[in-house]
Amino acid sequence: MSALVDAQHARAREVLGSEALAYYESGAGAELTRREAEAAWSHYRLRPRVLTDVAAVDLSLDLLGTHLATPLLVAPTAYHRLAHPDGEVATARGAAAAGALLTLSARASQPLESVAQAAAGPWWFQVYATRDPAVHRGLAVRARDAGATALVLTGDTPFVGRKPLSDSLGIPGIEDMVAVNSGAHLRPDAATDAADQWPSATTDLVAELAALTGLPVLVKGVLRGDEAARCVDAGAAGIVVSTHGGRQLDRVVPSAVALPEVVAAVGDRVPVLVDGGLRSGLDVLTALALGARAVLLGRPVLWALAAGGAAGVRELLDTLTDDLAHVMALAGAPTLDAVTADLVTRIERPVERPV
Ligand SMILES: Cc1cc2nc3c(=O)[nH]c(=O)nc-3n(C[C@H](O)[C@H](O)[C@H](O)COP(=O)(O)O)c2cc1C
Ligand SMILES: O=C(O)C(=O)c1ccccc1
Repeated sequence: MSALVDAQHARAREVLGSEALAYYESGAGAELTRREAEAAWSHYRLRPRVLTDVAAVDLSLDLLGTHLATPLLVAPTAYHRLAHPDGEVATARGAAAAGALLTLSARASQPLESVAQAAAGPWWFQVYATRDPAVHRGLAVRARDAGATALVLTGDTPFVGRKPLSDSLGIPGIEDMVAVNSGAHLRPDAATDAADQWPSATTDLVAELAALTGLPVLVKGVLRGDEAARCVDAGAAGIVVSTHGGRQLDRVVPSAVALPEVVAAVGDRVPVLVDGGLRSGLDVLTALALGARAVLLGRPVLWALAAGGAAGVRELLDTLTDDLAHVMALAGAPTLDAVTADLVTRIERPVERPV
């Protein structure tokens, strides 16, 4: 874990209320998937090149028509006003200052148009299928009109996963945040709420959202090659390999294990992105070498936001980008195109307690 991520995490633990902290940290079930995510990246080892000109490392890339200065993206996470009073607006400012793309959650705690105004850089909008299709369609069109350049349809959340460590907590202030974009209301009969998750959604929604908005639609939460191919056949313009931070189905394969299979299945057709447990430049380098075109950061951004608002988010993204450039140079890869699969190998038995 990068020292800055550690420090921001420690600061977040100090400043966040215990309920908000538990909500951010928690995973589904026994939290096996949440706990396994980080270590899974360290089961790979690097195979560096020598005597390669790495004086200038270039981290820029084109992703679905958008030019980006760094392959680090902000993952969609709900309710940023639990972390900081300036909420998603601060996250958007911090991401833009670092040249990083923001993915705004469908469950954002501020109106998407306000966040769009603050977002001086590129941003995407994450969509949940809702029981009343007018809700997700309306959000997708509003996001397109406000400047989002792609939609990310989350495919792993027909129902919200049960999180024993946070489900029973009342989170102070959350009532003010839930309805902001969707018009949803916290009601005892939430199962019938128009803006609640719609468990009957299928891959048909991919083409429908693309036709409605004219935007590329990525599918997030894919952990199998054949499922990625099914999404791409249905019109997906990109795939996000993700376990949802271990918050949906517990005991799913770690993103680090699923990524090579998904890249093998669809990597020549669409960009494959990944998130889950990425905490350092080395983790990101490993993900890129395994075929990810870009990576997303979830909890580290929430910790950075809690620790330091927009400046904290900027510092996180700048520091990890700089970290990535450093380890790319030492691995002999001066561009993202040079970060290829031969740079990593998987080891079956990592030394358990290196001395
Ligand atoms: C508090 C929290 C809220 C989240 N909310 C959303 C969400 O609204 N939509 C979504 O697609 N994913 C959501 N996610 C999942 C993230 O997009 C991402 O997949 C995950 O956090 C990545 O793992 P990491 O936290 O280890 O970086 C959420 C994750 C957390 C921790
Ligand atoms: O907490 C989450 O992980 C998440 O994705 C979510 C789903 C519905 C409402 C709020 C957050």
